[in-house]
Amino acid sequence: MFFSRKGDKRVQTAAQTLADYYSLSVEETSKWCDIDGNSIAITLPFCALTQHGALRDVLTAALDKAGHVNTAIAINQKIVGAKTAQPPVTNIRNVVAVASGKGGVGKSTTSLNLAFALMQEGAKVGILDADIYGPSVPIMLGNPLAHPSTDDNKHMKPLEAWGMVANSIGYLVPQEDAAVWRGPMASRALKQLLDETLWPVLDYLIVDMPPGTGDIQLTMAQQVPLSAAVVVTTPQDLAVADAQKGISMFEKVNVPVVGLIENMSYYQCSACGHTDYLFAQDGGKALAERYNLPLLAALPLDVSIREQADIGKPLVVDKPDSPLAAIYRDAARALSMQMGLTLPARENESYIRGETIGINIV
Ligand SMILES: Nc1ncnc2c1ncn2[C@@H]1O[C@H](COP(=O)(O)OP(=O)(O)OP(=O)(O)O)[C@@H](O)[C@H]1O
Repeated sequence: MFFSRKGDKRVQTAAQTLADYYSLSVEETSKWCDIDGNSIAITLPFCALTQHGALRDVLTAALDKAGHVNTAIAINQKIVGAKTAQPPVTNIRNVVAVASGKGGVGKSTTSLNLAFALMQEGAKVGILDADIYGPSVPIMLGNPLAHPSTDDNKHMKPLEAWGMVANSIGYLVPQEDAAVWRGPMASRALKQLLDETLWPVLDYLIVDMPPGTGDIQLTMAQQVPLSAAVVVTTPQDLAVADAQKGISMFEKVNVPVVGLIENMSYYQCSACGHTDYLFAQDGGKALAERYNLPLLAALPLDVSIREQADIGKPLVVDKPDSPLAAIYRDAARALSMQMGLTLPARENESYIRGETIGINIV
């Protein structure tokens, strides 16, 4: 049992240390701290599992310095669902759209690596591929011939790959069929995939949206209880202009854009180390500054990102210790933090039904 003791000197030291660590106010971080006997209990409102060790060291040093030696520290994280205009989807705390104005900027690759990075940071994550024009998630997950199974002919069990649950239009219909769907059919398909899949309890369901900012994308964004959106762009003027349209589209339907990701930002020659800016420089960064949005990541054009997608095992899964995977995890933590700190939370969790409706992933 925890006793709230905000006046406790150990809590004050912990809150101040967290505030310094994350560049936040003490008012914010003291909400995360509690005390139980001789133990400080910290509950982060975002996922940052890979930082818990470093955070514990910093807290221990600060508490020791303040004379509170041997204070035990428990670090937990609790992701809440953000309020949405539409009712939530059963078992899903946050549906997050990953969108791009322009096609081919690496939206699907980024969606998947970001989803796995969130998972590595301790969140429960699923992926929904809503890209009717080119559903690439099945190939990138290495199970292009799979189909979701059903026990009652009404609900689908999501596929599982590398510990992630997924569903995709690509698992259900041949690509040539879906590609000619008009707006109402496409958005109905997305709604069905969302509502008729037996999702386990998820902190985040990442939705890989179709590229573009037309009626189809607008209707999709309107019909789904999106907590937030992330926009992917390359630095190129053309892509940035389309990304800007994407931001405006989400603004129109009151979905908060919580960050931009600049993909293919630069290319570093593996032989000589020289850096080239094939798609111009800093276009995404400038757009983020213009809209006062966090730039969650600037990812290089790198052959291993493409190769890993092609062999069906995303880079973050296959090479978790690589510097590139670390960039995706930085983006995942920044996204989760931005959502946890800036979006108003839903009042209750009655939509979380747990294992009664399907499988539970750890
Ligand atoms: N950072 C990167 N470095 C190297 N290759 C990349 C990178 N990001 C994506 N790619 C490659 O670029 C191609 C397009 O990527 P992807 O399919 O993710 O783009 P998309 O924006 O989702 O496309 P679409 O508009 O067709 O949905 C793929 O071959 C992918 O492997």
